[in-house]
Amino acid sequence: MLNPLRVLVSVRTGPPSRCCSSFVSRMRFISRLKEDDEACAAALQNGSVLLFHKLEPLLHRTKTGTFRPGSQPSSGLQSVLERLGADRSLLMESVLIGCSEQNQAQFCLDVGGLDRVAIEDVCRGKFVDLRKSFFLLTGPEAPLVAKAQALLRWHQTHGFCSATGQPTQRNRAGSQRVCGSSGIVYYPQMSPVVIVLVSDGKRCLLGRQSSFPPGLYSALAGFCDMGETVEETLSREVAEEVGLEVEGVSYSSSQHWPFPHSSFMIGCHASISPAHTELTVDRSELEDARWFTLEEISSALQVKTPPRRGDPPVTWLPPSHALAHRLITEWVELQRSGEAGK
Ligand SMILES: NC(=O)C1=CN([C@@H]2O[C@H](COP(=O)(O)OP(=O)(O)OC[C@H]3O[C@@H](n4cnc5c(N)ncnc54)[C@H](OP(=O)(O)O)[C@@H]3O)[C@@H](O)[C@H]2O)C=CC1
Ligand SMILES: [Mg+2]
Repeated sequence: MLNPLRVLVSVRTGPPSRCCSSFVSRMRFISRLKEDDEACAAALQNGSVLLFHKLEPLLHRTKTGTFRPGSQPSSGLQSVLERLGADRSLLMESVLIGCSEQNQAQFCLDVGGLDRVAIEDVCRGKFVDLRKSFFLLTGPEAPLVAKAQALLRWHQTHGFCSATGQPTQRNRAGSQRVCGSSGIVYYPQMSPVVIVLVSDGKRCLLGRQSSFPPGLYSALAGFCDMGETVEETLSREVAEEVGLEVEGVSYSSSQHWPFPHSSFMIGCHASISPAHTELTVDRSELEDARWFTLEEISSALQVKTPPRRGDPPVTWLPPSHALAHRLITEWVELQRSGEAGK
């Protein structure tokens, strides 16, 4: 006779049920894995793992020359890691990051303690700096890689309770850490940042920090201060950085951004009166800020790869995964539809 408890366990650890839409069942599957260590360990056995080395993702070059994250089936990974000298428990340090369309749980793991070149050889890939990866990954995987890196970084820097100084322990999914002494539960954190594309109706405003690569301009951005609304942060940052007062504000979209640590970017458009466009740039924050015409932005959007040293100076814009890029292309579309309507 079937043991009812075993049936229950197999239902709870098995693949997502087919009773709801595939999106709903995937979300419920992930939620269950965060709560149930046993189910999560089982999902890891049949899942896939994105490898990182000291927070740099492993990328594969495809036959067509594009790049994909170096995702490894966990079934074969255990023996690969052990062959390279890893402890048996290393794979269990994997952190849950999602679930594929094929209902396979996805994890990430930093193998920074192992020989970098040996792993690259065995896994036929290269560990690449995250910022560079953002230019190489053209598919929808870039946000997943960013999320994975942010979670790995969070675990690496939250090993101790900030109240007691005692070690914290993670759950199997890696969605939280708990201090055994105080019971304080720590969750991965993001810092809210407002990013805004300011327009005077005909031109848009972009700035650059001295730390940006030469020629790169982006929308204005700033961290939210404690207690601020999105609108308050936006108005304050624009006032501080370029000395302007915004009028209308509209929300566009948001994204997680792994730099400098983990930011939650809230993207907005803002308008200012064409009568008050004179900039007073705070040089301690920005190296430069200026107004760009539609023509200038259109040609900057044509620059697909960052210029190399020795190339003639050129204005270029953040990569397509960046929210700044999205705000700029939305503005371009709006300008073009306005021109077409005349
Ligand atoms: N995805 C995208 O399209 C874009 C993303 N960004 C991201 O937006 C972020 C914010 O833009 P930025 O113009 O630099 O912001 P700010 O204009 O707010 O200036 C950054 C400064 O704010 C201070 N600060 C306040 N709170 C924090 C915090 N929680 N974390 C770190 N620094 C904080 C620091 O000052 P101090 O060092 O003096 O303490 C820091 O140097 C950047 O990290 C950048 O990666 C920017 C543009 C485009
Ligand atoms: Mg700023």
